[in-house]
Amino acid sequence: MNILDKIVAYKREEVEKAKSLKSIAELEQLPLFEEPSFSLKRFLLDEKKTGIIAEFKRKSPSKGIINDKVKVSQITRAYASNGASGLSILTDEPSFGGSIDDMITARFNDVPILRKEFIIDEYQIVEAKAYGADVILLIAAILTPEQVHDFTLKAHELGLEVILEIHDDSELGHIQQRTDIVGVNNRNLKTFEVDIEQSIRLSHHIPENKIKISESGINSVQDILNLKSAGYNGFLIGENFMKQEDPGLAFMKFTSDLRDALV
Ligand SMILES: O=P(O)(O)OC[C@@H](O)[C@@H](O)c1c[nH]c2ccccc12
Repeated sequence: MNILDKIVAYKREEVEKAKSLKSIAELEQLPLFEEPSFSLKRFLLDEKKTGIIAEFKRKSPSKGIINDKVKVSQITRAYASNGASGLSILTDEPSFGGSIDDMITARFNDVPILRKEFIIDEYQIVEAKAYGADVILLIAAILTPEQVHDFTLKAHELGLEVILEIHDDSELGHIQQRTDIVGVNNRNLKTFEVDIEQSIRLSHHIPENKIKISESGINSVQDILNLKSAGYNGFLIGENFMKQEDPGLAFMKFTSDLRDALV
């Protein structure tokens, strides 16, 4: 079993447990459920923002502990106030050290929040909305095109946007007319191999009318410039900031260098 299979297996158990503790009807009663959403599409296209979706990630299966000393509130505030187009918050606990509480904490920021999770059940989409997300991730590698279709409808019904994550050309068929944003993950979730060229190669095959983001392994301003030339509107970056003692400060320096490079 590869890591993705393992995650999906425990995710099924987690979801069943969550359902038994709180019904969908109860989730729909939570205060954040009624709040309007921020549009990630709009924030990605906003010239005043950086296009960076900055991630809060304590650990990962490929890297182990990245940073377990920092606070979500402090880091997300620094990300948001320095031009992040969005915040990506891991809510998976076993592999990434995240939680739904992290997402609720990040919600005080007025920028779009991506629930970074392995979604395999509609329940998790209702949960995303009820606990403050604006966007969900659907990972093609663990879903059928039919599931992507149904989950996208559900997300839209709740006012959430959808990033469809693909890794290679075998997954292009998962992209649908309703897909808001296509994300190319440069990391193969089964082997952990990272290659930014994956985004460059796939860019020509993604329908022109889609907003495109590149995910994982982005470490430099030059990487962003290359991805922009290939037509990318957004850049999902975690480790490059999180591995620093002060990820907020690292983000600030990075965006200031990016702005200099763009003038
Ligand atoms: O830390 P990085 O290499 O900058 O990557 C961030 C993000 O792309 C990565 O965490 C990610 C992309 N897709 C995922 C799906 C599940 C968990 C994590 C991910």
